[in-house]
Amino acid sequence: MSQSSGVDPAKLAAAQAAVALVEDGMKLGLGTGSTAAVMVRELAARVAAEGLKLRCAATSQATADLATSLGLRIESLDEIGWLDMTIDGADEVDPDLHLIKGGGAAHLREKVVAAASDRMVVVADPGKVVEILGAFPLPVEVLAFGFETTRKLIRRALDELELGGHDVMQRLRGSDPVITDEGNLILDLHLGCIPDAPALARALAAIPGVVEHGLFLGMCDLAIIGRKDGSVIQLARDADIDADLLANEGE
Ligand SMILES: O=C(CO)[C@H](O)[C@H](O)COP(=O)(O)O
Repeated sequence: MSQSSGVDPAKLAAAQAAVALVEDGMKLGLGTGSTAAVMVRELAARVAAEGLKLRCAATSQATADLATSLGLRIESLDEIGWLDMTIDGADEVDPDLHLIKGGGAAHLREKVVAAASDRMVVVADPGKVVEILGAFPLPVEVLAFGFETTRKLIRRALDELELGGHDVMQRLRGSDPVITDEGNLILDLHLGCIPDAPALARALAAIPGVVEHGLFLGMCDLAIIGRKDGSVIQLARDADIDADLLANEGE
């Protein structure tokens, strides 16, 4: 049975539109986060109702646990090999469908899974649509080994890109460090605005202690933006973004 009461209607609308793209026999990547969780529930409801035969890989342990609890069988990415489509959430989506991801500390596995997919579909609400990336702190997964050295190297890279002076904060849950599914730590880069995302992505990727950053550039093929009234807007790469969406429709 489909979810309804208590579920954010914008997330539900986006999730339902994304799940409508799923076809019998598909190999799917399942994203992480609250919107992706709504999608997983919708997917499980469709599988139960229609008996779809799917093969699914999860982008986090949390998603694997949720999917399994709903009766979906999760396999490893390597068992499946290549995916037809990954459906995931995002923290920010810009007009070129470049993304910031990693608010749930899962962007490493999310990027590996999206990169192994023919198509990446993002499900989000209008609050995620931005003109320029960076208001959401950029998550960077780093090794615990040499953590402070890596933080210094990140600060140096930011200085070189004229993004210096911003907070580079370790993500904590309470007073404990957040540890990712891969056993690493997270630094959140509070940049406010990222004028040149490809340059920042290159600079971060060149730092040895950086495992993966949350900039997803040129990976998303379709963003499905749900609205509170249950309607959706589908944004394909290179399509214009509605000015109303950028104003977040007062949401
Ligand atoms: O990147 C992610 C997890 O690492 C999530 O997809 C992102 O944080 C969006 O989550 P939500 O749908 O809860 O806002």
